[in-house]
Amino acid sequence: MGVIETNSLTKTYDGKGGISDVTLSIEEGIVYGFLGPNGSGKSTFVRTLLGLLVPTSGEGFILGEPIGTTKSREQVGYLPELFRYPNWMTGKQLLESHADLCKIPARQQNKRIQEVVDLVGMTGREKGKISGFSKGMSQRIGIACAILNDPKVIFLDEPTSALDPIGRKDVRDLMAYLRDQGKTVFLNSHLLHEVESLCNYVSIVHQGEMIAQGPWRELMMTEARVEIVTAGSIAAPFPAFVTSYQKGKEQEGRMRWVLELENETDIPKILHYLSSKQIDVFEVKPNTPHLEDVFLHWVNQKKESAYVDNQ
Ligand SMILES: Nc1ncnc2c1ncn2[C@@H]1O[C@H](COP(=O)(O)OP(=O)(O)OP(=O)(O)O)[C@@H](O)[C@H]1O
Repeated sequence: MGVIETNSLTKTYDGKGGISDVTLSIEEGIVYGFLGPNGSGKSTFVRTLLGLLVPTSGEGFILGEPIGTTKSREQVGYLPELFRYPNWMTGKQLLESHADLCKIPARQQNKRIQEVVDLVGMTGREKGKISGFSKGMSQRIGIACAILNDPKVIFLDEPTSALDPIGRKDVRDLMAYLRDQGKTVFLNSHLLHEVESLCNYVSIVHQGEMIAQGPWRELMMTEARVEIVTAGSIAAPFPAFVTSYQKGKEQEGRMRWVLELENETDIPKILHYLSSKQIDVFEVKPNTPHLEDVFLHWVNQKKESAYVDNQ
């Protein structure tokens, strides 16, 4: 059984919104990406898994325990998307109150708090009042609270939304660290590149429906696009597997091309082809598809398969 398992899990609000019919199984020790635009149902799904919302139908398990039970919650950590902490507290006081809630024995609290404060890059600053924290510092202290009880499963809802690029990288490194410690991280995000660098497995959700799930690389292979800079123009046409190409401006004897391929695995074939024509290549840059393109692709796939099923 996976660390997180759901079977047709559904949570709607009086029949509207929310998320419907999600079946998934997540193995231990990975960062699992739950990817979807705003309003697609990501927070609803996480809150249902945590037992903060009662499912409309279906079932779910965390570490083999039915969702909503104390046992299922004992080993999880959670960073909500919109969190507010009391402004009058210091970061350390906030962590102490969480430590009490997690029943961490008093004599172990200082050591554990120091560990998580160091891990989230807040060393020394935890003594300041929350009212003086920037959004990024609040986000970090929120993550510290989520991992304080050393949970096996950690739910992070848009954890980098308030962070600058350096802060985002720190949080990505932290997620990778937790994964390497054998933890399972469930990451809600609407940012393709955030999920891309960390998650081998993802679900894509759209308008309250799971439209695709599987290995990241397979789901992103909606269409491969590659930018190539060659020496001069190319006399012969590209081979047939290049479905379309655009020629850029020639600059200092070099030409930039944008090629569309059916599959990423065609990139080496293009390089073989250019080398066989003795054309020098200066740059090869695979283009990551835009999130909107990926969603559109899978929404259309889903519609097509529904049409085939109905025939
Ligand atoms: N308490 C609620 N009552 C009624 N509808 C709700 C409630 N919470 C969420 N919804 C609706 O359910 C849908 C999914 O919302 P949800 O917040 O789960 O999506 P999300 O993907 O997490 O979006 P975001 O990233 O913007 O938070 C939306 O249409 C939203 O309006």
